[in-house]
Amino acid sequence: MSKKLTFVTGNVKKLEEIVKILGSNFPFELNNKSLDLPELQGEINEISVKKCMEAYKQLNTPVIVEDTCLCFNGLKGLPGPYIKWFLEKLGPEGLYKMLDGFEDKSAEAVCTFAYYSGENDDEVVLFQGRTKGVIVDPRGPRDFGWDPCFQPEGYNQTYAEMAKDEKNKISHRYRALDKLQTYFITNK
Ligand SMILES: O=c1nc[nH]c2c1ncn2[C@H]1C[C@H](O)[C@@H](COP(=O)(O)OP(=O)(O)OP(=O)(O)O)O1
Ligand SMILES: [Mg+2]
Repeated sequence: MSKKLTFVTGNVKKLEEIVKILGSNFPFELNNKSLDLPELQGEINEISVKKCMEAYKQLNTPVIVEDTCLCFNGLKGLPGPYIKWFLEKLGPEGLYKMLDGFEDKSAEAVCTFAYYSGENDDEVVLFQGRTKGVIVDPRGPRDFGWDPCFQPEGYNQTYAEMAKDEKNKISHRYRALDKLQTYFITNK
C-alpha cells in the first residue's frame, strides 16, 4: 500500500524539477497542492520547520514543503531566504549589480525540504542540499528565477544555460532530494 504525501508549493517550476528528479524512484504517492505559504523570516532551518507546520495546519495530512535560499558570501549570506523579494524587484541583473562593490562574487544555493507526518511524537524532518557557485552577469533563458545569474562551481554555463537534465544532476534541489529519497526508501 502506498502512503500518500502532499507536496505544497506555489511554484510550478520547482514542482517540475522535483517530479523530474524523483522520476519513478519514489516509494510513495506524491500529490501536489498549490498554496501560497507565508514568506517567513529567520534562519533557514527555522523557516522550513515553520513553513511545514503552516502547510500541515492548512491541510491536515502528511506534508512536504521546500524553501530555497540564495546566499551571497560577500553579503554574509544575504539575501538568503529573502531572495524571492530581491529577485522580484531587481531581476537577475540587479542581483548581479548588488555585488558591484564586492570582490567576492561567490554564492551558495541552498534547498531545504521539510516533512511532517502529523503523527503523535513525530517532528519535522529536514533534508538540505547545497550547491556552490558564482553570481554572474545574467546569461541564458529567463524561465526560472535567478538561474541566469547563478553559475555553479566547476562549470562555465549558468544554471539557465545548462540543459535541464544537467542542472538536475548537480543542483541544490537534486542534492536535497537525494537525502529525502534515501530517507523515504529506508522508512518505507
Ligand atoms: O532552482 C532555482 N533556480 C532559480 N530560481 C529559483 C530556484 N528555486 C527557487 N527559485 C526562486 C523562486 C523564488 O523566487 C525564490 C525562492 O523562494 P521560495 O519561497 O523557496 O519559493 P516560492 O515562493 O516561489 O515557492 P513556495 O511556494 O514553494 O515557497 O527563488
Ligand atoms: Mg515561498
